[in-house]
Amino acid sequence: MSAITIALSKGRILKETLPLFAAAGIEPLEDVHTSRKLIFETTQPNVRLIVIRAADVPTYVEYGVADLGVSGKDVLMEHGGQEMYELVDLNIARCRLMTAAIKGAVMPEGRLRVATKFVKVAKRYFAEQGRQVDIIKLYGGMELAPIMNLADCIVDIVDTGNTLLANGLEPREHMADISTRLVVSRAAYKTKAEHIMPIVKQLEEAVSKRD
Ligand SMILES: Nc1ncnc2c1ncn2[C@@H]1O[C@H](COP(=O)(O)OP(=O)(O)OP(=O)(O)O)[C@@H](O)[C@H]1O
Ligand SMILES: O=P(O)(O)OC[C@H]1O[C@H](OP(=O)(O)OP(=O)(O)O)[C@H](O)[C@@H]1O
Repeated sequence: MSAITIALSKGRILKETLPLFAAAGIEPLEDVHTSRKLIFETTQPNVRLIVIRAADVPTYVEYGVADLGVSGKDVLMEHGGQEMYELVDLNIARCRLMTAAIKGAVMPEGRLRVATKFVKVAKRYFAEQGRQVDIIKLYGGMELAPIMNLADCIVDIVDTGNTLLANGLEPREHMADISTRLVVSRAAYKTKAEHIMPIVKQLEEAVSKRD
């Protein structure tokens, strides 16, 4: 029986997470990229990995089902988890959360139509500024919304800016710097500290060696 369960985000983050975990002495015993499995034993007999959708990681950690999790700051901000702590900035999948609009477009005086998958973050951001908005929930390809006049602007991840440029949009307001974080469930932090802290330390060392 594994003592520690770590939830990893599939996709973009996973590719950068695995080398970091390998440097910290934790390697899955099977190829995570080709396997259809969701649970992986590792080279540390007391550590197992679960590999799930990025947006689901905070849920597993919050409920204490996973002791540790690897999650984008954007996902954590949107989830708003109470039952977990951020321990380490893994400094991978770095990007920015921004508003963007069609190049040169003037925003309306009244209510702003904002398309995003970051509904809670966007609501909070515009409320803090006292701006009236209608949030339109999308699941991807946010850049299309202003082009099709579904929205006046979007809230989305920007890295190189190529996706915005390719669609005739421009970045406007910088909302947050994003990177991937190691989070721990409150329950595990209390009851499994002696198992967790060595892993946290190994990961911290792997991050500082790589940076
Ligand atoms: N262009 C980017 N450059 C750098 N980091 C990014 C970029 N896009 C997203 N990220 C970061 O990587 C995380 C995961 O992104 P990814 O595209 O793999 O998943 P997703 O599309 O949000 O999730 P899913 O595929 O499960 O719907 C994001 O939450 C964000 O923190
Ligand atoms: O500034 P850039 O370097 O162009 O990166 C930004 C793009 O990356 C992300 O999308 P992703 O590629 O993850 O696709 P998705 O829409 O399926 O999430 C994000 O939603 C932007 O569209």
